[in-house]
Amino acid sequence: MSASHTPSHGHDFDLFVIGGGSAGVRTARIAANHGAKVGIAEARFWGGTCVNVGCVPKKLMVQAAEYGAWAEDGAAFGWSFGEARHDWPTLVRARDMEVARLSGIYRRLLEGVGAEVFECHARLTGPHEIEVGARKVTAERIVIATGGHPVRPEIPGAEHAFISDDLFTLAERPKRVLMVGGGYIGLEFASLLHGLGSEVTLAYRQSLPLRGFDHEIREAAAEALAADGLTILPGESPAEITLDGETRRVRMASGKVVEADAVFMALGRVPNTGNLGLEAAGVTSLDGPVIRTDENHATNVPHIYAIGDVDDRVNLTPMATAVGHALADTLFGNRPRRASYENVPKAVFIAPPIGSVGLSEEQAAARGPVEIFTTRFTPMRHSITRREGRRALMKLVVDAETNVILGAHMIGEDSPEIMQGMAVAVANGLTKAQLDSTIGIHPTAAEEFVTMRVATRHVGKAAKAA
Ligand SMILES: Cc1cc2nc3c(=O)[nH]c(=O)nc-3n(C[C@H](O)[C@H](O)[C@H](O)COP(=O)(O)OP(=O)(O)OC[C@H]3O[C@@H](n4cnc5c(N)ncnc54)[C@H](O)[C@@H]3O)c2cc1C
Ligand SMILES: NC(=O)c1ccc[n+]([C@@H]2O[C@H](COP(=O)([O-])OP(=O)(O)OC[C@H]3O[C@@H](n4cnc5c(N)ncnc54)[C@H](O)[C@@H]3O)[C@@H](O)[C@H]2O)c1
Repeated sequence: MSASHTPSHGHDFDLFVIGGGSAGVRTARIAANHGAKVGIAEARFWGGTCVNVGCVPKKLMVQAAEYGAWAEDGAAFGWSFGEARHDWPTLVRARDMEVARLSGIYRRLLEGVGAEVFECHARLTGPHEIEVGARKVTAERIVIATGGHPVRPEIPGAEHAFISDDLFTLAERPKRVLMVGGGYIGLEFASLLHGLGSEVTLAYRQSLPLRGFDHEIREAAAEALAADGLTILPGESPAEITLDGETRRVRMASGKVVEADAVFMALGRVPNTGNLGLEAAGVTSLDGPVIRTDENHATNVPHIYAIGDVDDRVNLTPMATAVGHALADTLFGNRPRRASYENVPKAVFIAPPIGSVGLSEEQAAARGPVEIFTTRFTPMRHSITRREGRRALMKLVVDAETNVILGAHMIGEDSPEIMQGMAVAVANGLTKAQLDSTIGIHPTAAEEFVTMRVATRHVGKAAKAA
């Protein structure tokens, strides 16, 4: 259904959305579907980070990297191929075509529901007024969904380093790579470039990567990457980068020097709130560059909302789209609801990948007594291939008093696919007994989640606080 009714209060639009990424496009599309007159501005690329320089091109490159190991492993099963060689330009062409296709779909979806699209930077010039290119428009409600951008460290020579966006414009694969950062991007980019044939060193500040994930999973991730052949440098952060011809020499704070053809900084992202006119609109609910909102996603100006990465809560695409959808239903669909930030499943696409939902062992143990069930095994395929670094770890965190499953974690092949199903169980408060009564699918790794019978250990406070 396209927009049909006259916008209220004499404004040009019922809703104006700034930012055409995961959050903004979903909000605009659903609001327009509900009959609102919607305008949306995108300065750079429809579909935003996820489609253009995030989830999508990254996952295609992760998949590209998997073939090398599979081709090598095939020998153990009797396969022989010619000499393995990866052609970077072929991957780049295929990846960019898919990205362009998806980005085009996003734009057409918006036009299809009757939203007016603006391909330019948008800036607030008043509480209801937005400057879009050469035009000024007004809207009854405004949604800020401007996402974020990668951080650059303030160290000498930082300009010689790449940020995550740059991976998607490289004309050739760098031979020696230094990846700095122990978060999602650092690990994923390190693992995929290694899989495509680069010599990769991964440096991170803490003793383990992936802060916030279950400790045992963090340990297993570092072990898996090292076993796969990456050089891991824990406890390191960069202090200076100098150029020596084409070589980047990175001096770490410890004094250690690493040489590489390409250095990537994967040190987190900052919300895009500069040059947005927040002051002119009266938006002051800021914490540095982060826009703070209430439980309805409203800023201190009640008709101006901020959603997606710009509010820095859970910076994942399915969260951004869920929040945008719920907000559009609430404002224009006569269906008030909120997306839940509880039990959001997560994946880290390294080799082997990580899937996780709910509380880590440490978080759960801080709340009360918990039973921990774990299993570690070599997947059937790798009993044959003998490939190092592919052992799986699966783990359940269970409330010792109620038997409710509080968390499920896995590192191992297919874990993101498996974890989507486990997220249904955890998000809906299922018990361990209900998992146990579910019949497994044999032979799979996933069946381990329904066959772990004996607790590995009991941890946590002896009794919950009343
Ligand atoms: C390398 C990488 C890999 C990722 N992988 C995953 C993954 O596997 N799974 C996952 O769930 N998440 C992943 N993410 C995170 C995910 O991409 C973000 O959480 C998601 O894109 C956030 O959506 P958003 O709409 O808030 O912001 P964005 O998608 O960043 O969209 C914001 C848009 O607003 C535009 N904009 C900004 N300011 C203005 C302005 N003033 N006027 C007009 N337009 C403006 C920007 O150009 C941008 O297109 C990844 C991120 C990165 C960087
Ligand atoms: N698979 C996925 O779902 C996926 C993939 C990529 C990105 N993302 C999203 O994008 C966000 C951004 O990713 P990211 O990896 O850039 O951020 P991140 O917050 O996950 O990790 C940043 C890392 O950089 C470290 N760091 C920061 N400053 C440093 C310094 N000066 N020296 C050394 N280390 C430093 C931090 O300790 C942290 O480990 C993620 O938090 C996530 O929400 C998700």
